[in-house]
Amino acid sequence: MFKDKILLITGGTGSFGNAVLRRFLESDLREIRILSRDEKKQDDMRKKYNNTKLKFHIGDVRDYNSVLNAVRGVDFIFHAAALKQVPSCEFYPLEAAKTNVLGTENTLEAAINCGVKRVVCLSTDKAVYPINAMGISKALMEKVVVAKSRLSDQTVICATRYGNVMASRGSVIPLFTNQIRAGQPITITDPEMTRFMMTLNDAVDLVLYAFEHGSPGEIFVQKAPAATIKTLATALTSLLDAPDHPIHTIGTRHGEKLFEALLSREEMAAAEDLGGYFRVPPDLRDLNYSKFFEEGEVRISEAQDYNSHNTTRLDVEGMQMLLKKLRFVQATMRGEHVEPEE
Ligand SMILES: O=c1ccn([C@@H]2O[C@H](COP(=O)(O)OP(=O)(O)O[C@H]3O[C@H](CO)[C@H](O)[C@H](O)[C@H]3O)[C@@H](O)[C@H]2O)c(=O)[nH]1
Repeated sequence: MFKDKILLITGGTGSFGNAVLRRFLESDLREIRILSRDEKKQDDMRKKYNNTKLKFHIGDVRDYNSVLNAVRGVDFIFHAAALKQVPSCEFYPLEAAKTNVLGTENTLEAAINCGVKRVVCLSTDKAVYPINAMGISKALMEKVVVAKSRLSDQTVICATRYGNVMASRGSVIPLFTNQIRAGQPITITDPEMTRFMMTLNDAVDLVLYAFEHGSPGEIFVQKAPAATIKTLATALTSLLDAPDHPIHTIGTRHGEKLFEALLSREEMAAAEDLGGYFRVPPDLRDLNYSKFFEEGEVRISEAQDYNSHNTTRLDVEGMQMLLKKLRFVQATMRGEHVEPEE
């Protein structure tokens, strides 16, 4: 499937892009292109991988021509470029819209115009029943994906949604680990808050699954276990030999949910269960008003959303087993200092 093909990763200087490179630099892909505006990170990656298959493009998905230049000749795109920090999007919602919504429109428009074969767009659980600007912009991005997927027979456009990536940069696992190391109390927002738990490898597997099996406009979601933040803190303190480490409850942060949903009720009613994944088909109705305003659907009334409160719940032992799979946690347990998953 990849032989002699060119893959473009937009925003590929982040943890997802690096994880894809680790897996595919030695594959039979002809070229992997990275499009980002971060000159410094690109330079670091150039030195780190030292591989001629890797080509760097400076550009921004907000600027159509810079995307177009990177997309010419490309076979496949993983569209990972995004503003994804909840607080910064809260303060700059229009910046989130420019990158996450208009940037996706530009990427897909360029992909269609250049005859790219397949595009997978990366979204997040925060796009389901969104309450913060990051989630709202990603929800609109998904609408752009579905609308755009109808416009070309040549280019298959689909999406994935995933939850928190464990031990990613700036996330709670490295934070708690640093607090334990520094002898500071662990700051828990709400002990009963739950989050889906996925590894970076799971996220890459999900994108590759969508890449291989996706039809236009479909959204793929991985069935994932969840845990409360209290369970996470307890599992981590005991793995790091600090079972009595003090824990402070600090309260919920702005724009934060008690639990996340990976599929809405309506999506769950339409989703196909593939074992490890759910596949959500696009809504293929046209603007047929009777269906929107006069006819309802009983199956939707009977469905339940898929969320981090009603999915499989990890206990402390289960959480520890998952944590021990992470390179970051393994190194921390050996007393080594490593950067978060990248
Ligand atoms: O000091 C803290 C910080 C976080 N948490 C809790 O830990 C969980 C995970 O928090 P993270 O900050 O790791 O993850 P978020 O769910 O808030 O969102 C993260 O993942 C998102 C992607 O979906 C965005 O990238 C976002 O900016 C990033 O922080 C949440 O329940 C949060 O309340 C604490 O208990 N104490």
